[in-house]
Amino acid sequence: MKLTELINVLPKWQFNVTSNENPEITSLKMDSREVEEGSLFFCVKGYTVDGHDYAKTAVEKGAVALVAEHELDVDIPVVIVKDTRRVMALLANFFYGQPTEKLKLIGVTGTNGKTTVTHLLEAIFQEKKQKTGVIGTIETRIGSEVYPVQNTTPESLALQGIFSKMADENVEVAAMEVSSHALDLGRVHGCDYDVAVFTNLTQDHLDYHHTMEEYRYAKGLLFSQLGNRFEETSPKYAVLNADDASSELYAKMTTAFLLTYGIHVESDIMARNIEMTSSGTTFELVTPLGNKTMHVNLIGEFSIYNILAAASAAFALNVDLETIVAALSKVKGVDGRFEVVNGGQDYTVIVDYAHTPDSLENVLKTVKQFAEQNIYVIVGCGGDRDKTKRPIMANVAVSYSTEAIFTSDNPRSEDPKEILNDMTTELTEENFTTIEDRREAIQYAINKAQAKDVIVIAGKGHETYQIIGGTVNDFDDRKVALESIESKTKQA
Ligand SMILES: CC(=O)N[C@H]1[C@@H](OP(=O)(O)OP(=O)(O)OC[C@H]2O[C@@H](n3ccc(=O)[nH]c3=O)[C@H](O)[C@@H]2O)O[C@H](CO)[C@@H](O)[C@@H]1O[C@H](C)C(=O)N[C@@H](C)C(=O)N[C@H](CCC(=O)O)C(=O)O
Ligand SMILES: Nc1ncnc2c1ncn2[C@@H]1O[C@H](COP(=O)(O)OP(=O)(O)OP(=O)(O)O)[C@@H](O)[C@H]1O
Ligand SMILES: N[C@H](CCC[C@H](N)C(=O)O)C(=O)O
Ligand SMILES: [Mg+2]
Repeated sequence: MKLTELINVLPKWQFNVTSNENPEITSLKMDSREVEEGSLFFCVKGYTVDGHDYAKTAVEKGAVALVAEHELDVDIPVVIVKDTRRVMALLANFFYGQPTEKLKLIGVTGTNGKTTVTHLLEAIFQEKKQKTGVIGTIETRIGSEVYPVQNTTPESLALQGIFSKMADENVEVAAMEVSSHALDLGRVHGCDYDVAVFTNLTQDHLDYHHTMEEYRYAKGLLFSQLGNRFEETSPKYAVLNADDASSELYAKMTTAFLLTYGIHVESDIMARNIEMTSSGTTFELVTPLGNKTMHVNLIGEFSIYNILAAASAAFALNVDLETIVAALSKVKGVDGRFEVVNGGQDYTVIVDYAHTPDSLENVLKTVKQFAEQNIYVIVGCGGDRDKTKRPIMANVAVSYSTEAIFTSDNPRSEDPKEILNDMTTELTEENFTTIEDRREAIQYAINKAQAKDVIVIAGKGHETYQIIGGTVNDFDDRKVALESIESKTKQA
């Protein structure tokens, strides 16, 4: 594609080009290390470095044009714009042939439950024998092919590349997690969503968004970008959790049709007569088109919200109730979410991805509901992330457990001792132990556990690494737990 063909997608007054040359653009890049002959390189001002400083390197590596926020001393055309990230997302969408218009796209946002809901949606559409795509925290999936991810919601260039691959491979429905960072940084500009789902909003990421108001607003951008409900061929739907107060704002921020779900507040789609055991939940799924009693293998009220969110999004896309119920009834669970580690022991070990105060509380509440003996929770807080959630998470941990074992999550660039200090200094309860080394913390709890006790290892779920300083070490809570269980059994 020629440079002019690409940039003429933008209104004329939104850019200036420093030369009349019109090179052929064969790829779009935002990282100089990935630039190749024929690339258009986007100079992005980051949080760590300024991409404009890599313009010369990009040229040396074969870039034929640049998009930048100011003039640069180079011999190739520079397209000068106000906001490189925003322009990058719009141009990526055009360069890749507007791929999201070729498939049904469901965006899921909210503090907790995004990964779970996208995986439930995948199960529903696979039950319908449709080819699916999933983009999120654990990985990207196109049909049965799996691709690694760096961010929950990739940067626009990567994202539109994935959608283009999905469209080429005839994916009919894609479900993606849309993080508040992605919305704020314009990673999803240009995506044509058919359905936007809101799970819930509780405290997280205040390091980035500073206040809950800003965080709430960022999530709302998904609903305002959803498009118009009067588009007759493909109406748009905002699926909102009626039990979460933030839904009121999102209802105002969209012109799409609203579909609400909930357990407590009267809503379009509801779960009634919920009966939970330690292994599953039975309830009546109430919809405007009829009701159906269903059983799922998931437990905890939070899981029922995730089921309702997925069922509602599928319902909006005209999936019949039988298919929704059949698919959701078969789901065993999602990798690293309330995952039971079974080494034949007589106590229960659960690995869960709870890394926010609300998710930790939900999981521990659910465990407490069924626990017959002691509850041990092993938890830490990520470094270079919201510091204000640390004491709150620690407080939740001691409140719902017999003993909390505070340890390291991914300390990243922070001193693990300081993180533990932030978690524990204000604690008034004394039922906790601090063991910085995560493996030792897990071993400690497993060695202590007696018959019928429950151990919850929270925060890292599916993660197979631990980031300490700049080093990424192999670490998988499930493997470490299993090793400790087996070694305890051998010693007995
Ligand atoms: C705060 C944030 O979102 N940071 C993202 C951002 O990093 P950054 O601003 O530090 O980038 P930078 O290193 O300063 O680089 C600036 C520019 O220079 C370029 N560069 C850099 C070096 C070089 O040699 N050459 C070069 O061209 C970079 O490619 C980039 O274009 O741009 C990077 C490249 O796309 C992202 O990977 C990175 O995500 C980091 C890893 C991150 O941790 N993000 C988190 C906060 C995040 O986005 N989380 C949400 C999910 C959270 C949730 O829901 O719980 C997510 O969607 O993942
Ligand atoms: N609907 C929910 N409400 C509250 N907590 C939940 C909900 N669903 C899941 N959780 C808890 O949050 C954890 C993370 O769930 P999940 O991975 O689905 O969320 P996420 O929104 O994708 O998280 P992330 O922001 O890290 O991508 C789970 O392990 C569980 O502890
Ligand atoms: N998407 C979240 C994941 C946090 C997972 C936790 N294990 C941590 O490292 O803090 C984040 O990047 O904030
Ligand atoms: Mg996720």
